[in-house]
Amino acid sequence: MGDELLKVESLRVHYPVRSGFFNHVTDYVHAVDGISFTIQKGQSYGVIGESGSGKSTIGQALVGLVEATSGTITYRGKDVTDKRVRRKLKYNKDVQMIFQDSLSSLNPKKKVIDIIGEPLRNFEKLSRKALKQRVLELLQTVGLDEESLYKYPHQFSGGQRQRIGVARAVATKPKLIIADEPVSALDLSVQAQVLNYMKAIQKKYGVAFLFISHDLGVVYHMCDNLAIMHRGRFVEIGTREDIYQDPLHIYTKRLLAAIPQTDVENRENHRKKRQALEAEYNAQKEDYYDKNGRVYPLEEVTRTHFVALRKE
Ligand SMILES: Nc1ncnc2c1ncn2[C@@H]1O[C@H](COP(=O)(O)OP(=O)(O)OP(=O)(O)O)[C@@H](O)[C@H]1O
Repeated sequence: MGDELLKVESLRVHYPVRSGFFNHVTDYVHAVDGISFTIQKGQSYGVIGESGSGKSTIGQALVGLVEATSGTITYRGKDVTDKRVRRKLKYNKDVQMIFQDSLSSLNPKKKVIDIIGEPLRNFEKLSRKALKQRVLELLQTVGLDEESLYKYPHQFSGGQRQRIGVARAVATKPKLIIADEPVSALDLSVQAQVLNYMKAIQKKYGVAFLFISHDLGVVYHMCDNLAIMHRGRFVEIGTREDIYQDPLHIYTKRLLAAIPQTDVENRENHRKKRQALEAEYNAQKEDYYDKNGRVYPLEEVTRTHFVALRKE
């Protein structure tokens, strides 16, 4: 098992689609359709894909917000798809989530001391004084001061609120934080700042991260390993170098080409490159999807790099 923290095998989440007068199940959305990956202790893993590819559903299945249709999620050697096992392992303490929308994920009626203090109260017995001290330390780790303790979420900027979300997620000293589009709602300059705090937290607490994002640019500095998700499946898996230096699947190349360019001189070249990629994608669809429109199974290219392409 080595330093393995969480292992996902052949995970499927199919949502029923109901219709008609009797509201019968008439079909299923294959939101997650047979994916496998492993997160090592203290590692950062990225799942990247466009809207609707199924990435949020993975995060929700990992914390039990949606039920897996099939497959296993193994944490410390135990299958945590079973609620009772999760409880026994204190999985809900060890695995925390950060959401995109901090305004709705932080209780607007509570002060920061109570928002961050809540998970501490649930999992640890601390005196009021010790609790305040712990919340203060956590706030300082994300660059916020003592004055923040007694303010409400709406009294902060979006970036500050997201930092409060990070402090709350790390309060229980989790082993894994699932960050679902944690900076998508923020301005570019603020994104970098929040990501830097996350990196600092990872270093300080040795916590592993699962980053879920639609933007390969955002996760570049954050992830050791990445999975590119499309139509409920992984189309490419690799290390940061594999994915950014040697992308093999056209969908990965398209995501890379979608990273906003700050270099004005290069913009025209970049536009042409994107056009060429779109033409290639449209002309060679059968290289990427089988006759039912499903992504092919992953094949090994190197020990770390896997891609889903039609076999010759
Ligand atoms: N509760 C649900 N019932 C039915 N279908 C759902 C449900 N939740 C998600 N879906 C569908 O499952 C697919 C994957 O959704 P998911 O939210 O996981 O994708 P995503 O990649 O995270 O996209 P986004 O970034 O837009 O949230 C989509 O087609 C979505 O419409």
